[in-house]
Amino acid sequence: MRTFIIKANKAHTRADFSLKDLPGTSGRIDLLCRSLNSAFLLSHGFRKNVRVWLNLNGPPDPPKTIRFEGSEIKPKTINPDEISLAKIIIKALKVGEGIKEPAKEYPVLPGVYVSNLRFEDIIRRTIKNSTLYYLHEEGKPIERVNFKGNVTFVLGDHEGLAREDEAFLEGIAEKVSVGKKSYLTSHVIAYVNIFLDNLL
Ligand SMILES: C[S@@+](CC[C@H](N)C(=O)[O-])C[C@H]1O[C@@H](n2cnc3c(N)ncnc32)[C@H](O)[C@@H]1O
Repeated sequence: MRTFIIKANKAHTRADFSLKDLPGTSGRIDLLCRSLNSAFLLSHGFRKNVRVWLNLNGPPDPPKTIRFEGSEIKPKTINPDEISLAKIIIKALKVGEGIKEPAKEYPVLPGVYVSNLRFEDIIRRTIKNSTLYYLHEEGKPIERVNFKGNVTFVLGDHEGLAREDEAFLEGIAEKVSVGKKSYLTSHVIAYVNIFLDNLL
């Protein structure tokens, strides 16, 4: 199982943005849509062994967390285009309005769940049965990592992770790099997927 956790610092937590201008009005939900595309889609195929956690921390009601479970998602739910993916996020945010129990996940669509889980909650749940890696420019080169079993990768958005998130990951996640340059979150996910495919 491959898991990607994306911490989005500014992504809106209510569906109050315009589909006509996602980058300018949503706190960069466009970046999350492209990340879903890279995490799940193959040419004429879908990666069922992938899970994605989107952790949204923008206004007005943070946090909201959306989990995408590849093994449960119905065919044609995840389409390549950003607008169609943004519509799923909007649906999740609508289901997520007024959640009272922070630890409970609410179904949105088959394989898609919304909750008020915090970044730290997602990490704590994940490390019970997966090795955790933090993708960062200054990490260990990915070619030198010995991947085994379930693997999880934490990524930041356009701003990267905050200092306190990095402090939280210290000691529980190994820093891994795909290169010295700073790449787009979605490109890093695509690279990691292809890299892991080639290890098999
Ligand atoms: C656009 S980058 C963030 C850049 C941001 N200015 C920063 O200082 O962190 C988005 C995310 O992609 C991942 N990333 C970008 N370049 C990477 C690299 N060369 N190796 C590993 N991860 C990378 C990191 O998780 C990063 O938080």
